[in-house]
Amino acid sequence: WSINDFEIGKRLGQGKFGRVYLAREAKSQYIVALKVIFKEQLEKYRMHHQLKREMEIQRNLRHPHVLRLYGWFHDAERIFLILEYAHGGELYKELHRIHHFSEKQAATYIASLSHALAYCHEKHVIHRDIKPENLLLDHEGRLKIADFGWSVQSQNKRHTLCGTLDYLAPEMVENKSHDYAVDNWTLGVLCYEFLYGAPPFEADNQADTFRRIMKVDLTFPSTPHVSTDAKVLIMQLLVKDSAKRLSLEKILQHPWIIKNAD
Ligand SMILES: CC(C)CCNC(=O)Cn1cc(-c2ccc3c(-c4nc5ccccc5[nH]4)n[nH]c3c2)cn1
Repeated sequence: WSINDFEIGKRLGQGKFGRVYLAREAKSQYIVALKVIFKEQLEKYRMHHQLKREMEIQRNLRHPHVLRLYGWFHDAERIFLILEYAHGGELYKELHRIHHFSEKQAATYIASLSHALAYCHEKHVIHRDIKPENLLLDHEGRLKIADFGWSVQSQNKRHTLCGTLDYLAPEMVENKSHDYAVDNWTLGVLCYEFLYGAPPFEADNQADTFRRIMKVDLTFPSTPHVSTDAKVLIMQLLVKDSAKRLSLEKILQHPWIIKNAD
């Protein structure tokens, strides 16, 4: 491939290493997201080897809820990643538009994430940074994890996007060694945010968020649209001891998921 094989459309996002554009492969007319990474930026941040490793990992991930990396090419100063285009855009924008998801919608997204994470863990991949900014929707509203490990920030930047602690598990915030169970904690944070419209440990500043995470200072606003089963699942995921968090398999068998997920 070369850049001449593609017609470039609107910009979809941008970040430290480059930008993402809507693009169409000229012969097949196939629509993709084309990510442009500047080599000098990579050198500057010594990210060349990490990018290569990420690309090998990503290329081998094939799952309906993990955004595809179809391939890549480069020229003198840039590396181009040919990524799956998610027609529905950012899940996060949809969440903000309607303030919170229904229990059916939230349970469907949590089930999709659990399936995708179980697949990634089976492939020994944990660093799926699953905060809302990294979640996209396809043309049918199905969830796709796009691991922006490259701090590619979408144009509608979230006020807490850079460096938000909201999604980090206690062991990560304490910078301890962490394992697969961090993703289970994050699922609890996301489930809460899908249902209430804001993450559970949100605070005015990072220090307070840090304190609330470490204390697992969890409160549920009284609202009729969230069932007790949903709160039980969230409480079984937001557990400080990572060994005691509900496993991905158990999430998929949870009464709230069985009842509500499509
Ligand atoms: C190999 C390694 C570096 C990991 C490869 N993964 C990435 O580069 C992660 N990444 C995915 C993207 C990305 C960003 C946006 C989109 C979109 C998309 N569709 C949209 C529809 C409406 C509004 C915005 C949209 N963005 N589709 N696919 C995307 C893919 C940016 N970085």
